Amino acid sequence: MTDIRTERMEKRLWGLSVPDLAAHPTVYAPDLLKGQRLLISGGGSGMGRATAVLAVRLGAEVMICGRDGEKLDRAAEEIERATGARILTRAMTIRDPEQVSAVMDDAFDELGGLDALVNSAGGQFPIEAIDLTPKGWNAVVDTNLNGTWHMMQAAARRWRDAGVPGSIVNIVATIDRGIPHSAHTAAARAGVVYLSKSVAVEWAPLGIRVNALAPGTIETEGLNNYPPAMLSRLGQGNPMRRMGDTWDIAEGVVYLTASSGKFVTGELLQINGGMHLWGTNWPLGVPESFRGTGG
Ligand SMILES: CCCCCCCCC/C=C/C(=O)SCCNC(=O)CCNC(=O)[C@H](O)C(C)(C)COP(=O)(O)OP(=O)(O)OC[C@H]1O[C@@H](n2cnc3c(N)ncnc32)[C@H](O)[C@@H]1OP(=O)(O)O
Ligand SMILES: NC(=O)C1=CN([C@@H]2O[C@H](COP(=O)(O)OP(=O)(O)OC[C@H]3O[C@@H](n4cnc5c(N)ncnc54)[C@H](OP(=O)(O)O)[C@@H]3O)[C@@H](O)[C@H]2O)C=CC1
Repeated sequence: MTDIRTERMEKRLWGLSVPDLAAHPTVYAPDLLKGQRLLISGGGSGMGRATAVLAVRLGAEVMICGRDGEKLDRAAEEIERATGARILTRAMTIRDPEQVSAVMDDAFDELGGLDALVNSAGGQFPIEAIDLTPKGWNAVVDTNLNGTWHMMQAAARRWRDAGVPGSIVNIVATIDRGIPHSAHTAAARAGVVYLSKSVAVEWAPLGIRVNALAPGTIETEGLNNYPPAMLSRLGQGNPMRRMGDTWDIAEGVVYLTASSGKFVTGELLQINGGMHLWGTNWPLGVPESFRGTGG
């Protein structure tokens, strides 16, 4: 690890800043998303914010939502300063269907319609499954499964009622071999993946595409929710033995929402350095029984 990387880690500064994102090279043509309107949950930080920056750079109009209004406004200001584009913000929780309905009405009204919904809001805490309380379990399932579903259905109903097509991308996690020390989120994300596949079929006649994207370990501010002791292991949990960045995810989201994805629905795009094949983060540390086994 380089000294700069170590220093940033010690300061708990993770991932690409908005100016980094605004200057990052992209494989996409500048006007790819011209005229497209996107709502991005969890857009105040991490992968959601990176997607917002890429989308505005490609000509889209964007609204971001999340619980912390100040964080959203800060992201919007930084994005305007770095790209010149103004984006809309809404503070809300995806766990409350009424707040979801309100943000969706605002997005359709203020953006003049919606072309894509990106669900990047979510999270969990590391815990041994045996210690989970009903409240902790419910909080994670309510956020990641129920909250994502409220957003999906609210968008789809409006697209159906208006007789227009739409696209949904749900950011989940790498679940193929389970997520030890995060069983609650593995269960919720697996739910979102199969929910997405189910409605991809039901909603295809409505012109609505639904895909999921599984990030591996990605360098974002979200990592600050984890104990410092585990952070040095991050990046070792996949065969490429490094973390990904938020641009990897933002470009994946755009692939799925733009015309490049027009024949893709019900898919799970894995952007994880091969983590679905090998590797585990063990966020609470490698248990004694598994030490030295290479997992
Ligand atoms: C992809 C995975 C890779 C796992 C491997 C990880 C490698 C790093 C990869 C990074 C992955 C990321 O997702 S990075 C992004 C991470 N970002 C986040 O997680 C931020 C969002 N998360 C959250 O807001 C919270 O974790 C979440 C529980 C979902 C919502 O919290 P709230 O406070 O709103 O929830 P409430 O309904 O009030 O319930 C709180 C209850 O949850 C439980 N609880 C909350 N925090 C707890 C904790 N640290 N330890 C025990 N229990 C806890 C307690 O029972 C709390 O009750 P009381 O005891 O009564 O209070
Ligand atoms: N970084 C990683 O390595 C991985 C991340 N993931 C998942 O990818 C997604 C994006 O994560 P990442 O960008 O890294 O982390 P961040 O913590 O930066 O992003 C998560 C966003 O979700 C928002 N959010 C959380 N709960 C709610 C809620 N109830 N209602 C509305 N917004 C909410 C947060 O904003 P606010 O606090 O303002 O509400 C935050 O902006 C998350 O679901 C995360 O769990 C999955 C695998 C690995």
